[in-house]
Amino acid sequence: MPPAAREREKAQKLLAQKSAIATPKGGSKRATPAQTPTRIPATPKAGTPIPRQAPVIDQRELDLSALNLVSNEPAKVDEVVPKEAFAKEKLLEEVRSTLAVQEKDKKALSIVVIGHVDAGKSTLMGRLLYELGRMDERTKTANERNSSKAGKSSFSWAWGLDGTTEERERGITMDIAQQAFSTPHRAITVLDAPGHKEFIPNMISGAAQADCAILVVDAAPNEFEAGFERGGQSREHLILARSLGIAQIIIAVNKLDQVGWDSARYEEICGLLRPFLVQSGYHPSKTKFVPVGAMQGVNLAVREGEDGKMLSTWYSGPTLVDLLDALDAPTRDIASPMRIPISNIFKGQGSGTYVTGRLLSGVVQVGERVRILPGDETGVVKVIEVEDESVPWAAAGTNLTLSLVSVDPIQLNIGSILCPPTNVVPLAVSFTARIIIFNIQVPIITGAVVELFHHSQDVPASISKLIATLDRSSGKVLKTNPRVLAKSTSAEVQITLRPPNNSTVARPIALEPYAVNKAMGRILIRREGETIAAGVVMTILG
Ligand SMILES: Nc1nc2c(ncn2[C@@H]2O[C@H](COP(=O)(O)OP(=O)(O)OP(=O)(O)O)[C@@H](O)[C@H]2O)c(=O)[nH]1
Repeated sequence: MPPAAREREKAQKLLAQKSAIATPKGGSKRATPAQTPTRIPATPKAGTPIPRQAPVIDQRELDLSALNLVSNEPAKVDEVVPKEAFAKEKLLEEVRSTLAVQEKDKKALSIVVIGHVDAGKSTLMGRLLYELGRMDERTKTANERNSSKAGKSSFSWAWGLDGTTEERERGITMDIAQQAFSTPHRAITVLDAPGHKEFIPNMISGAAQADCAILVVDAAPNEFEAGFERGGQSREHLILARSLGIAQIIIAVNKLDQVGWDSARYEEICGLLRPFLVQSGYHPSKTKFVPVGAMQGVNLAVREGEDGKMLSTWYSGPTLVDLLDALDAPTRDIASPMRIPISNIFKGQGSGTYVTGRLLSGVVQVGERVRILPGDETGVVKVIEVEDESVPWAAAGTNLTLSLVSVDPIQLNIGSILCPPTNVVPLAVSFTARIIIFNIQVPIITGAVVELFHHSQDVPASISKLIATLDRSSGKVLKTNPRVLAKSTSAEVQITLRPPNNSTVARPIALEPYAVNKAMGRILIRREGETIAAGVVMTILG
């Protein structure tokens, strides 16, 4: 019998022994807006003792608030070389004052566009780029001409985002495409995620780099339902995005032209999604719905033309751009040490190797030496590019491209973490985590074979120990050493990395406890192509 089938059989047997499972009491706690964002003290000047304080947990993050993460453990702040600390302090002053001016005018944020395959995500983004003046007439005409030549004229807007030959031939997004545009009060980086189930790891990588999400759903008969049923990507993407910390979401109900701009269909879709969104941890005040027609550009920036008129007979609310313009900007954690998970690597035209990623915390500047983890290698930042412009420094929350020199490119891998050599991220092959188990059909038992996702990295792992089941409301231990974890349980577990196929030794990955750095402490667990749990890192065991 194959190991997965054996594991499934064993789990089901154990589950049948009902006494082994402590069922959590009470429903999950709903999100409440946080008043106090986590703040780790700024790096002080040399000689000043570093104040230590317990991290404050952002209760907006409902998915994880159910894990009851408030901890009295002090945040770990590594010692820094005094000279460097001084330079950093000066830089931080400059960063703060520059950001204060920039953000007065336009606040910056990143959005990931998610949803079931063919919902119209790339079309929506391509058309939006055009409406907002970020795609010129020449590019538009070229995309129309070339997509028509290839017999794919309905994808002409999507070609603005789907740039590779394979993506264009197959008519699907495979990797994350990044673009930028501005609304009157927001400077937005947009990450177009693939909708196909096969490319979920890329979708996870995109969502881990974003502050907010747009879920695009297809209003055509049966199409919305296909994305929303069990195994549908609208459903899975919503859960994944929330588990990765995304709390604000816009639901773009697309292709309403296919149903003659029927208000009843729009209301039906909103009505089906609302309870699921709440159940998945999205606060209703952070969830907005908007009817759109991506292909015709209806209700993106304006509501004009015949289709616009039909929509206006029953809808007078905001356009998509109005909603984007009102999104809350994230808090930038610039005072914590620099952390950049690498999401892509390429050879550019200039010298050096180019890496892309999101600066999760801290500040990075040109000329700075960075450590690449795992491994012993360092490199020097030669160029920082943000939205195709070269900048001297970038602050937390920025999606950037770095050119690294003085580094052997072989040492750079997707999923590696860049950090300061003086403040490195711990490496782990084993750690404890608090997790929430999704609506799984096969329960989890000790030794369960899984895939662990951390930013752009996925590695083989196992749930090596079931430490305790937890009450989802209070976080209190319900049962220690449970024999099985059933669906919707909250639990503390030990996760141990397994050796990859071609090796006998597990390779460590760089991650941090959630209490030290939230963005570095989130994990997702998948099994046989299904996401089975999400959680946060508690303790690195080694
Ligand atoms: N009728 C109609 N068709 C649309 C609309 N928006 C998109 N489409 C069509 O839907 C198909 C899929 O569009 P894409 O933009 O590639 O969908 P996607 O969600 O990006 O696809 P993946 O990234 O591969 O999941 C294309 O044929 C589009 O022309 C719309 O508003 N109305």
